[in-house]
Amino acid sequence: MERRYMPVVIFLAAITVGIIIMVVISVVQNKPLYQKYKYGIVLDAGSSHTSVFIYEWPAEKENNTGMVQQKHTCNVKGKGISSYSANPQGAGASLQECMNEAKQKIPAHRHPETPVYLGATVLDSVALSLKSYPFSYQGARIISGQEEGAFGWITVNYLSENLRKPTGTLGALDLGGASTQITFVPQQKIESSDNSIDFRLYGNNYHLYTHSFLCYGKDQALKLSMGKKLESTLKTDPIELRDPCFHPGYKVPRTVPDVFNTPCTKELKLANENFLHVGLGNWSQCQQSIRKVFNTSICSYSKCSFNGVFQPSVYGDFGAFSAFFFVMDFLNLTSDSLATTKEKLAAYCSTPWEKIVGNHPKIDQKYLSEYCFSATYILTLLEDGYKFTSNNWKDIRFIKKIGDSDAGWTLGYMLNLTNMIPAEAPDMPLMPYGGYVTFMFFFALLILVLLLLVYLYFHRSTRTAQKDII
Ligand SMILES: Nc1ncnc2c1ncn2[C@@H]1O[C@H](COP(=O)(O)OP(=O)(O)O)[C@@H](O)[C@H]1O
Ligand SMILES: [Ca+2]
Repeated sequence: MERRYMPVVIFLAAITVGIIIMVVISVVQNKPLYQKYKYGIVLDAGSSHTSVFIYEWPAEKENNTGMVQQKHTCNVKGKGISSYSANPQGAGASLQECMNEAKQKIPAHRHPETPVYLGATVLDSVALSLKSYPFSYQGARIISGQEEGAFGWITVNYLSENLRKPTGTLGALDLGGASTQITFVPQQKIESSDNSIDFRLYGNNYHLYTHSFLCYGKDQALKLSMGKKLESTLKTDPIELRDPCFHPGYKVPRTVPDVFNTPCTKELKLANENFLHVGLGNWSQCQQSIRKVFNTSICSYSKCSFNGVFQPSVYGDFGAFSAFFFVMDFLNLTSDSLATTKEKLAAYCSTPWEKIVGNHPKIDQKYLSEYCFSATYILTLLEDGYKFTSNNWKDIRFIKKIGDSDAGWTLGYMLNLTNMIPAEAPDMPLMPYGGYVTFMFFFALLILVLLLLVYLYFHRSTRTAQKDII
């Protein structure tokens, strides 16, 4: 090749090298920092259990939706710290095993900056105990039923990454032992201010309906229902409480205080305190008896759920979690139509108790004996209480987790307290890192091809010129 073209070639080579260096630097420069993680701990002191949830998230992405995930959960042995009111010291000690697990799961250098939140019922001794761990204890709060409902809604929508969109959110249905919550974005106007809560998240406004029914968790509802039966039968039949919500052949001695030892039922004084709880296994009579704990005759609004509480028509898809899931999943009723659910439940409830025990030898008989009641209660709460119908029954998804994280109020609670859900949408990078690398690679390749074409053009025109001369 002509010496006179050498400068061009050197120039092209220099540009090529320059471009490659530029691409490599910009790719390396924008590589996300290695995944530094941050952690948070939330204790859910429920009415029947206490759970410790450990959450983790990539440090530099904490403001993006969907990034916080549940890393570990630990159920405190026994009935949970709410049951230690008589022995507060025991409550703190009962957390030891789970809190030590948390120390193992979270890298030691992160301990001092890891917040610990305690939600729901609280005992001072628990606060003392939590302060003794190397984490950053952020205090305990009794969260209101409204907050419990709203944080459950935030959790399921954060995990489903719905909070980036102004519409298409999931309603939240939480069933505990003591209380139950319903939270969703309604189509109609919210007529009572107590039931309205507003959020501005990622630049979207959400106007939520929420209500928490204390005493309508499944354990308290059982006491309400048995209390009503006792009032009407024990005066005439002081020995036996014949209960259609329990299996035929089920026969357990109980005492009247067993049923009335709760603020949810008014005291009932009977001469005879002992009675036999006898199962009949009649599903339709069971449903009739459960309907009696819902008062649907009073309503001073355009529409109500029950007990005079305003509720707009349910709308959209719902995630039903906690005991909604435990019960319906155990009975394999999570994906049936309403009609089929009722048929299956009628058959299950009429199954003799010894057959039920034989089929589930490992299940705690306290839980096992109550599934017929609990499932019938769930059906009555959703259909007669919240007014779900056979048409929108399929819109209810019974869920335990979304991804690796449990559906429940604790994640929403932590996200709120750590301000990890910004009111305005954080700036998103033009493209994800992977797309950026691909773009830079093809950009460099294009430049190289262009340079090659220029070189070949010069080379060819040189050859043509030489031929003309010859
Ligand atoms: N594996 C299970 N099977 C059946 N019921 C369960 C299971 N685990 C928990 N539950 C029940 O689910 C409910 C959980 O409620 P919890 O969150 O402790 O109460 P609350 O939310 O009212 O404080 C309780 O009624 C408990 O008995
Ligand atoms: Ca709960």
